[in-house]
Amino acid sequence: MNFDTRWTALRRLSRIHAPLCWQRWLTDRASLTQHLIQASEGHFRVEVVRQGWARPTRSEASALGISFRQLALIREVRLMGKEQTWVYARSVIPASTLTGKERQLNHVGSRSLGSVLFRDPTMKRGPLEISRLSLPEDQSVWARRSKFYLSGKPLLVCEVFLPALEQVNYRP
Ligand SMILES: C=C(O[C@@H]1C=C(C(=O)O)C=C[C@H]1O)C(=O)O
Repeated sequence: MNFDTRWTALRRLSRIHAPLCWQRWLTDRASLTQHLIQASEGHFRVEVVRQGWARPTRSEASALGISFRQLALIREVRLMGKEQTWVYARSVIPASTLTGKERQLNHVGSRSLGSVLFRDPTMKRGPLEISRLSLPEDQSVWARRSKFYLSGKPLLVCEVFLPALEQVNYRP
């Protein structure tokens, strides 16, 4: 999945004409994990695709204010509802964020990153950006990203909403 795409600030959502069925998913600022747990009636799990040190994309590095030459902790997961992949998520955590109590972010494992972020009293969330990612066979999907700050230190979370989620009778 190509995450080096053009992102549009949410305030310009009208310019990207996201279909109504996706707008609530794209714009809700509460924990996506909590919504997926409800939508799946508890049949929710996180499948870690990869987690390790790698270079962020130029767009991610720019969003985080770090050099794209600097390694960051990259975590990619599938968020599974009723054994279907509903969301593909990619989080980029700079080494400078993984200090102090934030070192725990490297040990989330198959728990949801959101369960750590939304429990932290220092957590702040930055503005949402929206994009349309191209997939093979002319498919495309809607995605969003935003920065989270724990103890003032940033990480970038990108969430791609996959077609199977559209069939689910639940909206945030
Ligand atoms: C930020 C959240 O955490 C979710 C869980 C993720 C993970 O476990 O890697 C990544 C992105 C999110 O969709 C959330 O629940 O809102």
